[in-house]
Amino acid sequence: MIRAQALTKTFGDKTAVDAIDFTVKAGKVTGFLGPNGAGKSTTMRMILGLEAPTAGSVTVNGRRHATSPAPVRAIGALIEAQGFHPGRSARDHLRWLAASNGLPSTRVGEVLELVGLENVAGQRAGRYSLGMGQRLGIAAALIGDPPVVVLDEPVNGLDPEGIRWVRSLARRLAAEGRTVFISSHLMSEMAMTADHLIVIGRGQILADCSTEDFIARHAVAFVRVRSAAQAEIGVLLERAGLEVAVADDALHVQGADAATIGDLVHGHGLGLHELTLVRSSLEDAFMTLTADSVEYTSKTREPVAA
Ligand SMILES: Nc1ncnc2c1ncn2[C@@H]1O[C@H](COP(=O)(O)OP(=O)(O)OP(=O)(O)O)[C@@H](O)[C@H]1O
Repeated sequence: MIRAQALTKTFGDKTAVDAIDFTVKAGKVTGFLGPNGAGKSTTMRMILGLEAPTAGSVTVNGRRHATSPAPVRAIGALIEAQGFHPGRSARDHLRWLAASNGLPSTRVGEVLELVGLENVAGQRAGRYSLGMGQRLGIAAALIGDPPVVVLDEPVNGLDPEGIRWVRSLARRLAAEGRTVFISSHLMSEMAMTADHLIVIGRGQILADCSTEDFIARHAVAFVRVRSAAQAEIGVLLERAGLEVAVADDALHVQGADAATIGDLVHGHGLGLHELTLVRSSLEDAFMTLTADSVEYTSKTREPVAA
């Protein structure tokens, strides 16, 4: 488990991470989401002991990672792509990593197979595509069979098959009881991968809840109404106290469900061409949440649900 308490990092007068508290639990995939510059990488670097907090603390299974006696066995990390020598083959890179961490060389074959690089393991890593480089980075992260896995933007540069692979790998690692913490700016991808979401904006936690709760709380729903008598229906629905907007040649109505709207329109003898409940995606929810954080920085802290 990863626990941050009042974790803070400033660079000069810039506060990159602003006294955040969160817990990343074992047995789940936790997505770490935020727009560019929100503080995700800085937080992950502090988890890994690559950056010292200005104040507060972050521990991994009860200890600061910098003090861990066997780092690769404690946490597997993918922090930046291409963290290997371009002239070295993937197999040699992993062999070196295993040897320097006192791990059996059998782990090399195991992780190569796990990431699907067995057939190209003898090639120089410098020739790898971005996606292959990401796979090698993930192989390196998993070589110590760590209980905690921290992946910073692991799907960057991956094709759809690669993205699906990372998703199923993350879920499998969590199902094995590991703590899996993944940063991403791809909301829809995280919705399919993560059980839990921590959303950060301007160094502050904006949401910390299950993916399900996040969608329920933040994704807006409205009813799309189309009719030959659109303008008339718009006036009618507004008079009934509903919120009506015109978009995509239709009315977007909030404040009542489709059945209520249908009955109301029918009651006035008007015909309908379409009556559809539309739910916004997680992507929209994220945009709404982080846009608010930009506009009202001091007021947007969400109640934190465990
Ligand atoms: N070494 C540094 N020196 C000065 N400022 C920094 C440093 N590292 C990060 N920052 C600043 O801290 C803030 C948070 O950066 P961070 O890289 O953690 O964000 P992020 O959420 O990972 O964004 P991205 O997705 O763009 O990487 C940014 O404003 C960034 O410019």
